[in-house]
Amino acid sequence: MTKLLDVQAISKYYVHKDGWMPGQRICALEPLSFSLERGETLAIMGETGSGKSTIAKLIAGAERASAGEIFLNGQAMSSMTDQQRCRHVRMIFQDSLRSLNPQITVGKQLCEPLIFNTQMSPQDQKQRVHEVLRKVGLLPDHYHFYPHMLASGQQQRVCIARAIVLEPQIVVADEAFVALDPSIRAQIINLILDLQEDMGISFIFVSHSAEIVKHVSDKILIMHRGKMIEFGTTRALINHPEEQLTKTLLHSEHKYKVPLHSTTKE
Ligand SMILES: Nc1ncnc2c1ncn2[C@@H]1O[C@H](COP(=O)(O)OP(=O)(O)OP(=O)(O)O)[C@@H](O)[C@H]1O
Repeated sequence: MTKLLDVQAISKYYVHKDGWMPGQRICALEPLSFSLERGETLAIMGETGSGKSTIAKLIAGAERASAGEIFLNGQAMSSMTDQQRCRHVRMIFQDSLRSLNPQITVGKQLCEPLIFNTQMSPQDQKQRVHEVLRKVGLLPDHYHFYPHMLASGQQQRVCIARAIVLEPQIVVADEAFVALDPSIRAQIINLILDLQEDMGISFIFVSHSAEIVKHVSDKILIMHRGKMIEFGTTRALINHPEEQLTKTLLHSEHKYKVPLHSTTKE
C-alpha cells in the first residue's frame, strides 16, 4: 500500500544574504529519508539548530528542498499546486497564537482556508466551521468572538481548528504548545490525540519534551547538526536507543510535568 508520507533524500541549503559572509551556503539538512503511514504520529527531536524546523517547513511546503523529493500518497509534492498541498498538509507554527488576527472574528478566520481552497458555499463553510469548533471543544457562539475575548487555551483551540478545517491528512506542529501553561498544554495534547482517533490525521511534532513525545508519537526522528542520526518506532528508540543523544533526549529530566491521559502510545 502507498505510504502517506515518503521523504526521499531531501536536503536543504540556505544562502546567507548578509552578515559576515554574504553568499555563504549553510547546510541545514543533509540528505535524509523516512516514511510515515496513515494516522501515525511522528516526533522530531534534536538540539537547537539541528534542522528540526527545516524538516517541518519542507513537509508543510513553507520551504523548498534543495534536493530530493517528498511524496504524499505517492504523488510528488513538488508537482502539487499550493491549493492541493494546503488541503493535505497544514502547519501550526511556534508563535501560533500571534498568528490570529485580532480584528477578525474567529468564524471569519476559520472560513478563510475554505474560501481560498474549496468551492464550498458560504452556508456550507459556516456549517463546517461550526462542526470544527465543536470538534476542538469550543461552542458555535465562539464563531462571533474576537481572539482577545478568548483565554489562551481557547485561542490555541482556534489555531488547531484552523489547521483541521480543510480536513488535512497531516498537521505539522513546530513547538506550537511550548508557551502554554502546563495544564492547558496537557488538555491540548489530549485534544490532538482525540482528533487523531476521530479524523485519522497524522501529526508531526517538533518537540523538546520527552514526556509529550513518548505520550503521542508512534515514531521518532532524532536530528544532530543537520543529520538524521536515528529513526524508528517510539518503542524501539525508548527501549533500544543506538545513539547516546537519543538516550539523552528521551531519558532526560522531564521538562514539562503534565497530567496527560493515562494511556500512552508506548
Ligand atoms: N532562513 C534561514 N536562513 C539561513 N539559515 C537558516 C535559515 N533557517 C534556518 N537556518 C539555519 O539552518 C540550521 C537549522 O535550523 P532549524 O531552525 O531547522 O533548526 P532547529 O533544530 O529547528 O532549531 P531550534 O530548536 O532552535 O528551532 C541552523 O543552523 C539555522 O541557523
